[in-house]
Order: sequence, then C-alpha cells, then structure tokens
Amino acid sequence: MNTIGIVYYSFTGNVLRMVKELEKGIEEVGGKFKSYRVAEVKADEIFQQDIIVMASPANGSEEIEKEFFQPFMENNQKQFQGKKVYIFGSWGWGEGYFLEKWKKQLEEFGAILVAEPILCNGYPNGETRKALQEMGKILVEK
Ligand SMILES: Cc1cc2nc3c(=O)[nH]c(=O)nc-3n(C[C@H](O)[C@H](O)[C@H](O)COP(=O)(O)O)c2cc1C
Repeated sequence: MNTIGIVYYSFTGNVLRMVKELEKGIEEVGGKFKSYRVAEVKADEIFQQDIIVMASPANGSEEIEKEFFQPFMENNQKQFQGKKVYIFGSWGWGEGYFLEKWKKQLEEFGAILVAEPILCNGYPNGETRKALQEMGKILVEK
C-alpha cells in the first residue's frame, strides 16, 4: 500500500476541492496521505512518500502557479528522478494546456507519471469529483 504526499496550490478553492475528493478516495480504501500547501511543504518530508501528487491551477500563459509551484519544481528537479508522481489541476480561460507542459517537465526530470492527469475547468463537477475519488483509490495500489 503506497503512502501518498499531496502538494497543492489553490487561489480560489477549486483545486483544493479536487484535492479533497482525491483524499476521500484514498481514505475509502484505507490508504495514508499527507497534504501540504506548496508554500509550506518541506521537500525532505514529501519526497519520502511513495507517490507525490501535485495539483495546481493554471496561472499566467499556460503555466502552473508561479510564485510557489514553479520554484518548487526547479528546486527539487533532482529529487523527481525515478519518483512516482501524479498531477491534476484546474483552469479558467485558457486551454488547459498547462497540465501537458507540466507533464512534459516531469518526464524531463525523470519522474514516473503513474496515470493520466485529471483536468478540470473551474469548479469541479460531479463527474470530476467521482474521477478523483476513483484515482485516489487507484493511487493507493499503484
Ligand atoms: C492570478 C490568476 C491567474 C490565472 N491565470 C490563468 C491562466 O493563465 N489560464 C487559465 O486558463 N486560467 C487562469 N486562471 C484561472 C484559474 O486557473 C481557475 O479559475 C482555476 O479554477 C482556479 O483554481 P483555484 O480555485 O484552485 O485557484 C487564473 C486565476 C488567477 C486567480
């Protein structure tokens, strides 16, 4: 059973709502997780978990959140090598391409993406919530 570390940023609560659904799924199958806002996460703690889940809103021109998440990625580049990761996020008025870019960055860092990202436009609807709960269950066993 994998231990899961969740790192997220949320401006207005949409990503946080998504995180809560994933957590529900993990809990449902008896999995263990720790969640952190990216502004407060301690890298040495998070990289001890079996799977790192990261979630961000689109920010700027198809990027992940700029002030905290982008530095988190750059500062921990080496630690992603060979690490199992899962990403998801929410966007507003762009095309949601930021997740594809993020995925590419992680692949370049040598991370192992354990499943396809879940992308949500704005507030997560019932379908997205269900998909996240299911993903939470899957991640525990991945
Ligand atoms: C400062 C700021 C910048 C944003 N930049 C983008 C953007 O470049 N492209 C986009 O599609 N949405 C953008 N959005 C919209 C958010 O990504 C979208 O509302 C998302 O659902 C917010 O998630 P959150 O509630 O977890 O913060 C931006 C929102 C804010 C507040």
